[in-house]
Amino acid sequence: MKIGCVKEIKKHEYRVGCTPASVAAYVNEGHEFYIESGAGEGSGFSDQEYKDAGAVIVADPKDIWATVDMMIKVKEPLESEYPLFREGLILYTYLHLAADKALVDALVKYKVTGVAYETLSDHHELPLLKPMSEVAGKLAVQEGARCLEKPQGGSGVLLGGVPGVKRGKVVIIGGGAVGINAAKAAVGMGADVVILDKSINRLAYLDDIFGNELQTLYSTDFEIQRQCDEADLVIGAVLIPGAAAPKLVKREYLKTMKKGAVIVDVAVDQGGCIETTKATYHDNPTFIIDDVVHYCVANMPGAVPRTSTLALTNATLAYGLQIATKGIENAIDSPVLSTAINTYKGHVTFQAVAEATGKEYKSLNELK
Ligand SMILES: NC(=O)C1=CN([C@@H]2O[C@H](COP(=O)(O)OP(=O)(O)OC[C@H]3O[C@@H](n4cnc5c(N)ncnc54)[C@H](O)[C@@H]3O)[C@@H](O)[C@H]2O)C=CC1
Ligand SMILES: CC(=O)C(=O)O
Ligand SMILES: [Mg+2]
Repeated sequence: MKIGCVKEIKKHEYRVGCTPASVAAYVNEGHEFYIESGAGEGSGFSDQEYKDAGAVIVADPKDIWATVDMMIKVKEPLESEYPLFREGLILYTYLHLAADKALVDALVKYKVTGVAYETLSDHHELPLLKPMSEVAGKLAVQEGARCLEKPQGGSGVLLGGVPGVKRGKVVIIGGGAVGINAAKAAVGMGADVVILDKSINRLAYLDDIFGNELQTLYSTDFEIQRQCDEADLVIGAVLIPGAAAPKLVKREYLKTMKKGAVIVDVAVDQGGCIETTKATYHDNPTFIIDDVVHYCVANMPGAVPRTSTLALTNATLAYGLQIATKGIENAIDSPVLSTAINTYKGHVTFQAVAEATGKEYKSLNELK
């Protein structure tokens, strides 16, 4: 198979879809690999390293889009890339389609096979979302702590406190991969930490892991509002795979929150779980509503690209090799790989995406 990787063009996105080690793995299995010159620079990989691994270095990304059977990326394509789509192209990347109707339309129009990292499900886990959720969970506390600083518009609370002065309170909504990593970072800083989830099994697991260092609470509207009232930092970390995030923090809750409190809505890529969320970028990551600082960057791991690219590609390589080796017709028969296919032959093939975007759903079986 011909496989390609282009430089990410989203603002301040420095990750890359493949490392030299992943290129070498594809080439060793007999595939051809094309990579855009400079694609790995932001993550610390030079063209020479890719060349040594067996890639062909290509100056113009358009030539790669026009040539390859499978394109491997990190973030969703942007509008300027839509005209480069072709019928039958396999696009292996984060897509987050529930929040991006224009991209759904383009993938359907050009009959691109959209293989979304974030919905690939293996043994009840989301192995291609997890590594970036681990990064984003830790970053959520790091960025949230910074937003609490007075010059950033925050209340001026230090999360860990000091002897004789109360610690800050961190409220994490959703105790999955983002939530547990946010909890590790917040507990590590010495904050007072509460985590809410709908899954009682998950709450039990978190309680076993953290013991008395973490307060677990069952997630209800009532409890979320009460916890937000007391919070210095709220972290939105819920997910219903493929679907638009439920709006759990209502606009009116902000009125009774502390002045200068901070909300980091990590779930922004699925539309956000805070009613007042709108996506921001690393160069201007925050805005303030009702004296509450909002941080809503949809590509948080892009800020730490060296760590993130390595963690992401560690996870994507094995499934990417399976797609390349089986071919897409066989991949759709795989119970695991099929969970990632959001669009195929001009149709939306993931139910929650169809529901969120008002599109007709067709099962992969109907399209064989
Ligand atoms: N902004 C960014 O840069 C990044 C965003 N993300 C996003 O973060 C979100 C969370 O991802 P993960 O932690 O990997 O998902 P996950 O599936 O591991 O965890 C989600 C948790 O939310 C819980 N949940 C669902 N409904 C809930 C409710 N009403 N109240 C409380 N908890 C509820 C689930 O039980 C689950 O434990 C996703 O939208 C993901 O795409 C992930 C990485 C980077
Ligand atoms: C998961 C995601 O959206 C990201 O890593 O940017
Ligand atoms: Mg207020």
